[in-house]
Amino acid sequence: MTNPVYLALDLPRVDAARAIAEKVKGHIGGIKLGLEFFCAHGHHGVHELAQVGLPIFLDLKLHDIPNTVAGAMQAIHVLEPRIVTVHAAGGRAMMEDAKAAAGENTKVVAVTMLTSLDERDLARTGVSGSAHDQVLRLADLAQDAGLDGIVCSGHEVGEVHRRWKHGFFVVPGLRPAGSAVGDQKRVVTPRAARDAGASVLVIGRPISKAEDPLAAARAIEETL
Ligand SMILES: O=C(O)c1cc(=O)[nH]c(=O)n1[C@@H]1O[C@H](COP(=O)(O)O)[C@@H](O)[C@H]1O
Repeated sequence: MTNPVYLALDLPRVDAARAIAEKVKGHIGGIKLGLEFFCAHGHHGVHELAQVGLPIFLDLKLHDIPNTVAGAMQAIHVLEPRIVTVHAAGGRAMMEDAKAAAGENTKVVAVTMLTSLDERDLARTGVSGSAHDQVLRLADLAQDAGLDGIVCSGHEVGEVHRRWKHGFFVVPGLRPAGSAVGDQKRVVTPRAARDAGASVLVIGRPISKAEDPLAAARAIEETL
């Protein structure tokens, strides 16, 4: 079985990000590069990290009008990302156009409700109801739009998996037992998320900020 862990490298420097990736590469399945890294280093940074030899997940969380998002998807085509994120809140037409513009081997997944939010935060954005209902609603929209899957927390992935049998489910907000939660609010352990049906486990700081990233990656791998 391929390792489901994608290491989130939310770091400002290419050399530091590459050094950590090289160190742990035998114990992860891919590398996730997000907004911080891409805004700082763009295509050049992605090419550098691709040298590590693992699949690249480009987490850009695109959210704009359909024409603009489709253009952005075309612009990153040459990077051949394995996974790309868009926001489900961008709507059905935006997601359809994003998928149509993506490369054949790129999975396009929709972020539903960020794992850094809880129901009080959701209510403040004007959405009433539970996190669970919000995630299921946006998952249905993403499925209707023809996307490959969604991003959600480990609290919802089990239910989404039951409704969308062949979906591709990315789960961040993961914390090994006892590790610092930080800005995440809806967290579970990597093992719980995998057991509930996650296809990809996104893990950042528990590895990247660990005193010994290799030992941290190994310890997580052993729990899976
Ligand atoms: O799309 C994501 O990957 C994502 C969605 C979400 O709801 N929550 C979330 O934390 N993420 C990303 O997952 C990573 C989590 O990092 P850590 O909290 O350091 O493990 C970050 O790179 C976030 O940008």
